[in-house]
Amino acid sequence: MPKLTLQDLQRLPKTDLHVHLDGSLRIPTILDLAEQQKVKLPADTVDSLRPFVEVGEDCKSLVEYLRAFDVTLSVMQTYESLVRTAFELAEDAAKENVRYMEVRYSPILHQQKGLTLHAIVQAVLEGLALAEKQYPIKTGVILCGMRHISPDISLRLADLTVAFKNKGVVGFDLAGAEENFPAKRHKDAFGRVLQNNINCTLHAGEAYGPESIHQAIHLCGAHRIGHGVRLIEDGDLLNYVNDHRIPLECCPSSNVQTKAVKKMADHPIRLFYDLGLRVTVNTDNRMVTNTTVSREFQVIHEELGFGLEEIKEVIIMGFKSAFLPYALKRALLAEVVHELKAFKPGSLESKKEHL
Ligand SMILES: O=c1[nH]cnc2c1ncn2[C@@H]1O[C@H](CO)[C@@H](O)[C@H]1O
Ligand SMILES: [Zn+2]
Repeated sequence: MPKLTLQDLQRLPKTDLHVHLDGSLRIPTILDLAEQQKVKLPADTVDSLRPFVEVGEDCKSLVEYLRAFDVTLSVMQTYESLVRTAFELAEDAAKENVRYMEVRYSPILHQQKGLTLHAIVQAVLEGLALAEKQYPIKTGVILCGMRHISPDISLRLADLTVAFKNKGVVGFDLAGAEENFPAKRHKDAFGRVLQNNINCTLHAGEAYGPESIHQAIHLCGAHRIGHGVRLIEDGDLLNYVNDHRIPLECCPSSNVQTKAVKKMADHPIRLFYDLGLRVTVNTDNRMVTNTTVSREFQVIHEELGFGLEEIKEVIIMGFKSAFLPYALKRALLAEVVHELKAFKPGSLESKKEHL
């Protein structure tokens, strides 16, 4: 199998369908925002702050992984900070040729200084729109209910999703600690979203077994599944997910860090792909996991043996899985398929030499 470089993977057009705004900041921006807002951080230089906001391989669980968000959320309570972090995330993604990105976050976590839920959504949409003007990237927003927060709040967030339908918000999610916090508690929120003809995805099968994926699909109506690694434990449900073409938002490095899988070689994305499931590759949290979409493709290339043609197919499945209206999706897909056909690995430098 010819070896692809990180530069090759950066040049490919890509999606990121599963990326949390509050886990995907630039570390210098956290320091800057903290200084402006007089917020006290656990450390005050990039290097000393890093261990608090990047988890690394020795992280033991999802719950430990989620601690990094206390730091990021402390500086994401103002309108301006939300505009800026959304803009920077889209800018960073665009620079590695992510063409379509769905950014998720939970507005309820950004109200510590009294912002309204509407303003919290507006700010992120404003930041993303600014980036769309400057870069060839298209974006959408997914609002997250949180498993450990009350179902009433999820319902309010579902209403917020409805209010911003066709205005930039494209879906609803359920995030946070999975074990002991079943999705079925939040089924009214999903009912509200579904009855308004809005897409939903749920984090499931990451820190709990396939029962959690079963609930997400059959009780909450999930159109996609976040992670879903533990689908491997239930062949019957796996066949259902495959037959219904329910996309899995795989985030390989994050899954090793939260111990959803023990090591990369064990990641089921290889088996899922071989069985024909619709798999997509995503970052989850660019900063907390210290990754990019290109880097995630490099990992599955080097450690799970995905070759160029397979990577192209996974990229296409990413575009196919987008929460976009069908006509727009078809147009974007046609453009990308054309580019993928013409794509040749090899750095731009070596190409120039051959001219
Ligand atoms: O991999 C994950 N699994 C579950 N929840 C997560 C993950 N990454 C981030 N969050 C949670 O989602 C919230 C909204 O963005 C974050 O604040 C974090 O608590
Ligand atoms: Zn996630």
